[in-house]
Amino acid sequence: MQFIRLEKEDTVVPKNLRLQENEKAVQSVATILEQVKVEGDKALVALTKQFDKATVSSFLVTKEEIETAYGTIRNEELDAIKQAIKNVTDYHEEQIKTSWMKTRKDGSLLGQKVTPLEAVGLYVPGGKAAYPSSVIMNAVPALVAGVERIAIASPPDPFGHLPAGVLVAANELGIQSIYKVGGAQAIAAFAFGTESIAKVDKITGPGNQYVALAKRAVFGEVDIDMIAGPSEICVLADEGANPSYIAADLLSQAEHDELASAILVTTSNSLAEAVRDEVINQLNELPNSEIARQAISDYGQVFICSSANQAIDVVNELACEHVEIMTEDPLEMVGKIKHAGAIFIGPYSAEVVGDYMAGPSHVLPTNGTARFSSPLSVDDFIKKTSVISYSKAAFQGDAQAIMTLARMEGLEAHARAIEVRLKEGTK
Ligand SMILES: NC(=O)c1ccc[n+]([C@@H]2O[C@H](COP(=O)([O-])OP(=O)(O)OC[C@H]3O[C@@H](n4cnc5c(N)ncnc54)[C@H](O)[C@@H]3O)[C@@H](O)[C@H]2O)c1
Ligand SMILES: N[C@H](CO)Cc1c[nH]c[nH+]1
Ligand SMILES: [Zn+2]
Repeated sequence: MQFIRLEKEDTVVPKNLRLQENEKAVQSVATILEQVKVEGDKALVALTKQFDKATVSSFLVTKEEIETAYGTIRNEELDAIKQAIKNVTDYHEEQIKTSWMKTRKDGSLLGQKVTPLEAVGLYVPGGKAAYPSSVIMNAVPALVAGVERIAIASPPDPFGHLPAGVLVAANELGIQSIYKVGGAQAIAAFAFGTESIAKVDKITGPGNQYVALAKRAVFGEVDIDMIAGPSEICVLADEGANPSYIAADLLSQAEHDELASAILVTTSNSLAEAVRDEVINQLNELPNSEIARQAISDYGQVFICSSANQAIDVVNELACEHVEIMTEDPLEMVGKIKHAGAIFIGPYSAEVVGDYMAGPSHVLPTNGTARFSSPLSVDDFIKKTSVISYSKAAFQGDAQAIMTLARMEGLEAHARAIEVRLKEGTK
């Protein structure tokens, strides 16, 4: 872990993963996208062989595969999936937006029509771990919004299978179009369409740098939710915080990816040292710790600040996906955090609670994009259309001002579209 001591006057230049700096990955993604655009399924077969070491000729998951998944999953796993679906659904139902119409005094009607998107592609990651929870966190907001056609793509294991938990979670949610394809090639298939995977209107969901870069590259061809790349956690803590909780939470995100970042921001030297020691101890006790070890070594950082205000500035500058607050009065800090995907308050709001169970989607902005992006929500799966219905009285009331504005813009045909109706009215 890198220790960074900030003096009173220091301004922060955080070392954080910036996707645009990884030119090699950007190039590789561009090549993959083009290959799928030109060759369709043939490219998907080749790229799945190359990156997932799997021979897959038919990408759609079959009913038999779903049945097999139910045969292998344990009862407590199925129960946990159901419990998460319930909590996440309850939370997202609060976000439902409805169409509205208002009548003005002059008799005109103005409103907004809310329509669910027609077709969405949900990316569920799967290279280094299985992500049944990402099925839930992607699909529930789409279902609550009322999306008609929902498809899932996720990378297969070398035997050409998806994890049982992913298939069961999807089936519990009633999603039938599940494709065994991952990475940038899955994003390309959703964006351009292939013989076996239909083009969608929007792609959502988290993934590694290749997935995040591919989504960014196809934006415009389709909509995307956000840049939800390698996980990030930033813990803001004072000397009273529990170092073993903090170390555990840092490692929980570090284990997602070698490119994940795990950051502590504090004013306390003693806490910083205690957390570092705990991270080392816990890493030594953690099975399969290679990824977390690498992430902590490359992107583990401890900022030791000279004041509480500077600590908050650092947290805001980093604009991390997850911010945990473990200070004496954590609620007081919440208002001061301007940039974060999700904020976790107090010692029992472990970030992992949000990963699986609390209710908000765990699909969150990374790479500093929390400055302008929001968590995945029902809003991502609807669009709004303005509705305008003018009465004759309303039309006559606004006509002169409209013609004036049109002529200010030099747009005579616009002005005449009003004039012709005014003349009609005088006949
Ligand atoms: N921000 C969020 O909301 C959020 C949520 C959950 C997970 N995540 C992140 O999702 C990611 C999951 O990553 P993962 O790797 O386990 O699964 P993944 O499904 O995102 O990526 C696996 C795919 O990456 C592609 N790939 C691997 N190496 C490649 C290479 N050299 N060139 C081109 N493509 C390559 C392969 O096609 C493979 O199928 C992690 O970074 C994790 O932190 C983020
Ligand atoms: N922490 C991840 C978001 O960065 C979500 C997740 C899924 N499973 C476990 N964790
Ligand atoms: Zn996690």
